[in-house]
Amino acid sequence: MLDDIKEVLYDAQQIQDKIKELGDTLSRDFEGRNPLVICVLKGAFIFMADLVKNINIPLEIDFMAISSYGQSTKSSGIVKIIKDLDVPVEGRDVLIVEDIIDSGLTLSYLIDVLERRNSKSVTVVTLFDKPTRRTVDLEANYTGFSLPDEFVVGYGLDYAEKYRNLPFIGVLKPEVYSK
Ligand SMILES: O=P(O)(O)OC[C@H]1O[C@H](OP(=O)(O)OP(=O)(O)O)[C@H](O)[C@@H]1O
Ligand code: HPA
Ligand SMILES: [Mg+2]
Repeated sequence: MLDDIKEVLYDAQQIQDKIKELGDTLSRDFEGRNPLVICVLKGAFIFMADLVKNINIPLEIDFMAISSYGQSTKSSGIVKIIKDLDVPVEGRDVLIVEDIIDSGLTLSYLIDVLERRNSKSVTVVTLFDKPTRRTVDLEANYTGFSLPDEFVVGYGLDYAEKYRNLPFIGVLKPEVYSK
């Protein structure tokens, strides 16, 4: 598995340090609001677990599974809800937890869904961002790291469902997905 990685961009310790910073900021900004923290499955599962351990105010969690990439390194453009939330978002301060924003299609779809369900506010925290890849104009409220325009894997992110368990974020060798 490690042989398929061209370069490590951020190692496990650098990621944990950043998540501690994000957790401190979110703890301050959501004080007294009992946010509903939504993990966008599957990619955000590791970030979600590490992030909520670093937020020290009352909150609730829920999960939504959304997919647009399938077995490809390019978004299909068709965003599908595979699993919906268990609780209503009406009147809630919602915090969406994403692993990465690339084209922005997944997030713009999700924000639209949550706003139509009359959430009180929708805030986005993403660990990784590829700002140069946007096809829809949108920014996260909180971002961990900006990445170059390369397909990355690890720390929850996959290529064809593999590599999610790598503890770092790295660039996949192009020959892995072009063969
Ligand atoms: O900004 P975008 O171009 O929409 O890309 C970002 C989304 O793509 C990935 O999910 P994917 O559809 O691969 O599902 P997964 O989380 O199950 O891997 C990633 O986890 C984000 O949710
Ligand atoms: O670079 C990426 N890697 C894995 N999944 C992704 N989904 C959007 N961009 C990426
Ligand atoms: Mg994926």
